[in-house]
Amino acid sequence: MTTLSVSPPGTKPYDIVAAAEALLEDAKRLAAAVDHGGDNVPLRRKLAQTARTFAVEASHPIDAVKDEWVTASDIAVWSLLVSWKAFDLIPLTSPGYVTFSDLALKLDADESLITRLVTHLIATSKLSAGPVPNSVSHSRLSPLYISTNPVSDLAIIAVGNGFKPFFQWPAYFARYGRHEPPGQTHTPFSFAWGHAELPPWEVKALNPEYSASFKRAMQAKNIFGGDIPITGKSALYDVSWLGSQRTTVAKDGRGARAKIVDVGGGMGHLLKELLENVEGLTPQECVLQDRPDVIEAVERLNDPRLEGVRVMSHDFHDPQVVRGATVYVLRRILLDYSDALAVNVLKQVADALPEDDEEARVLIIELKLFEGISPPQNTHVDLVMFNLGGKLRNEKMYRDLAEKAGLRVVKYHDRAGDPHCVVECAKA
Ligand SMILES: C[S@@+](CC[C@H](N)C(=O)[O-])C[C@H]1O[C@@H](n2cnc3c(N)ncnc32)[C@H](O)[C@@H]1O
Repeated sequence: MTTLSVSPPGTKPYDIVAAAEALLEDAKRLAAAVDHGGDNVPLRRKLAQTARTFAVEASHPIDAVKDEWVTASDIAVWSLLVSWKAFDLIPLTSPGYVTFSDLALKLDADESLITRLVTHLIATSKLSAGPVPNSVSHSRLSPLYISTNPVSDLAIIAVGNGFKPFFQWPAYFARYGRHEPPGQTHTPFSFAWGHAELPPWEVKALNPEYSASFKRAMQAKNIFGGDIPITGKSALYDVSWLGSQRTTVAKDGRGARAKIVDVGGGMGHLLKELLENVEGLTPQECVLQDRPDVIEAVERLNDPRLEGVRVMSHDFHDPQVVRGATVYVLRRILLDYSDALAVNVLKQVADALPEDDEEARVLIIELKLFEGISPPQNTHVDLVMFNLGGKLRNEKMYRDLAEKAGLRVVKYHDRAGDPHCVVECAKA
């Protein structure tokens, strides 16, 4: 085995030749898949991850550290050009390029400035050199930064929720001490955006363009990440059992008792999935709750797939108004909040669970914090959530929250490699 560097005591040395051979093997498999007109996305991801580790291990340490400085300027340039919609100005079809001077003209910017910015992105392969001198074409990646591509909104949010606060961390901690934000205000996000006294969504509301990007990014996330399913084989926890539950009349005598309340349910994606897939579940037994502006948007949209669902404004920090439902769902809610606030949100649904139904559940459906050595993408999301005053959590952290809220964890559902978890809770 050939190792290029001294490994810390107790760790396995990195075998650079074995890694290169594995890389070559995988590269051949990928090339074969592409040659046959196909693709293999998991293999691409594995290959890229191996290559990233390989690049760090093969680098001289100082070069590995310096490479990150290049990433910083790369982000600075593409985020600026996305905000100027500059990627929209590079033709995708004939002639397939734009000269630096034309681009500068269209952007009302100095040609010398545009040359410096674009040249950097060509150097980092984000853009390609055009066919004539001083021109630029799209690369394999850059169409994703065009404003009509939902990935560009995700990129804007990655900067606004992530990098902008990250670079303010020293000032933030100097001001507030070395603590996690305990509440919804005075978060690194609000601090970096100049309104420390406001919660993140109010800061977003003050920045309508960013807010619109955020909404589109959330929709894109659903498309790319796929909604976290709660029915069928791919679900970590299948809620379909609700369909065979007996329909009962609500205590106030008005209509059917709710079988499921989707708390902070957004545009109703989860309930639509349920109503499409769960035989025996009727819209009248489903409740969708969210903030007034979201509920207004749901009502305006008038989606026939939600017809009959009880749709209501409700603040999930306040006592739950729909009492005695069989299931309360909190999907992608708690990650936005500190422990104290998350416990309070949980308490509201815990208190509303029926006393006389052993099967009644609170379901927390979330991205999880991986145990042990996590993929860096996972710890990255956790740090972005830190900026917003929230966090990712692992099993132990959820058990602590549930206990404090008067709930008992019936089962923590997860599986290797799945980024999500479902915490199935009942009244303690
Ligand atoms: C990340 S989205 C998740 C939406 C949905 N649960 C899903 O999984 O698709 C968070 C949702 O919580 C809603 N929300 C935020 N604060 C709220 C509050 N105080 N009361 C009720 N809903 C709230 C937001 O409007 C948004 O729809």
